[in-house]
Amino acid sequence: MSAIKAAHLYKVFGKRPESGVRRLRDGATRADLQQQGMTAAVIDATFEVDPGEIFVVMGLSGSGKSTLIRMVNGLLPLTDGEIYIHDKPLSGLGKAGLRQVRRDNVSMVFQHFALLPHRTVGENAAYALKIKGLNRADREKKAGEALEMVGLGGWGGYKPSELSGGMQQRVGLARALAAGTDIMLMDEAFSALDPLIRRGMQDQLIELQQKLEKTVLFITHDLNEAMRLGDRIAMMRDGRIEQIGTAEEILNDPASNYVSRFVADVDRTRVLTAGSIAEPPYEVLGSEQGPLMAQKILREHQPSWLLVVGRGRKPVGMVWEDDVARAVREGRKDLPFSKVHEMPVVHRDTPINELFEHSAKHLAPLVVTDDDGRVEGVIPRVTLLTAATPVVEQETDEDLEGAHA
Ligand SMILES: Nc1ncnc2c1ncn2[C@@H]1O[C@H](COP(=O)(O)OP(=O)(O)OP(=O)(O)O)[C@@H](O)[C@H]1O
Repeated sequence: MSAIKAAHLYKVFGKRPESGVRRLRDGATRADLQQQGMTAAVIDATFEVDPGEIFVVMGLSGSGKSTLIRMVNGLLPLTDGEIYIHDKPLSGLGKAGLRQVRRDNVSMVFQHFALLPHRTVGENAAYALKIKGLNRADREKKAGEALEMVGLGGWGGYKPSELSGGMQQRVGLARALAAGTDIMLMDEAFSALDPLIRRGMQDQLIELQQKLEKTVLFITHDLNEAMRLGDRIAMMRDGRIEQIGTAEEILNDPASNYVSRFVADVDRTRVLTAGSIAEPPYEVLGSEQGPLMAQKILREHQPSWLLVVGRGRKPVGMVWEDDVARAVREGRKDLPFSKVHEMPVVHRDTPINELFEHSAKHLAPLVVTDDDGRVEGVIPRVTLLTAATPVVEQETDEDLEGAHA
């Protein structure tokens, strides 16, 4: 089940929006509609957001992001298509039904905080709970907990104007958290903040999301923010979604020239992860396999070292060609484990720029592991990595087994 699903969404502003949709379906462009006095704000947008995912909609000014998010929370009627919240269509809900969805399922964080200036921080955080009809004690308790979560415990009695911009946006976030909805829509929520504070807010959102497992639909025009926050990113251009994918997919395999030009300036070392540049470990030796097998693999593939894996493909370390040759010469049956050298192990999600530290410390190849600590690949020489390192297809389990045999 998806948390949010949009199917072939259209929003056309103007006199005869339905005819606008028909014309778009027949191949008309945004400019064609413009000539007839209509604006095609969103054109045939389809996407699904999984529960617990941060899904970022990224696009330049006028690309249709705000229109899209306002349709998702039912503030703006669709011209065509459908939106589902937890698989229930929004169309036909009526005003009361939509209000209920906003109360129970979807809360919103705005760019300019939208706080009530004459109410205290605590009252602002509790705002949605009042609408829900909670009594004062429960409201204060929940709002207090939410303020605590965003690092504003103790600020409940102040007025918003007494807080900095960053703190005010934390109040906005606390208000959405206090509402207790599982979906949060965030419209350019950090765009008005200074870069440093903005980064802190991004970190806090990632941390909160991991803890609370909220579904977040986040809108931004800042590609670096999109890449930092998004589990997946939808790239919008002129009302259409050009590509949906992870930051790595968009960087490595842009769907169009537009996307490719757009991502050209991104600092890849911050976005690409160990998993995306790891090479499949052909030269794998099971820790139970002896020197003769090691020699066979070395002869076939001609590497200068072998990765040794133990049970469940957990990394054990590495042996150099010389270690193997010596063991064979000495007629050993087992690989002497004193000769297995330590290898730095990194999780597949480690950003590339952090790998340089590892390699500088160890001067050894890196082993990249998955969530279960199993070997997924190796990065032979990190010091030679460049931002443009191509992606290597990962091997399947069968391939790895094959390498063992
Ligand atoms: N109520 C409206 N009536 C007519 N046109 C509209 C309306 N709202 C938005 N538009 C137009 O729809 C297009 C998409 O606007 P939208 O605000 O969704 O884009 P955006 O990507 O959110 O841009 P920004 O980042 O500047 O807010 C624009 O051309 C805009 O002028």
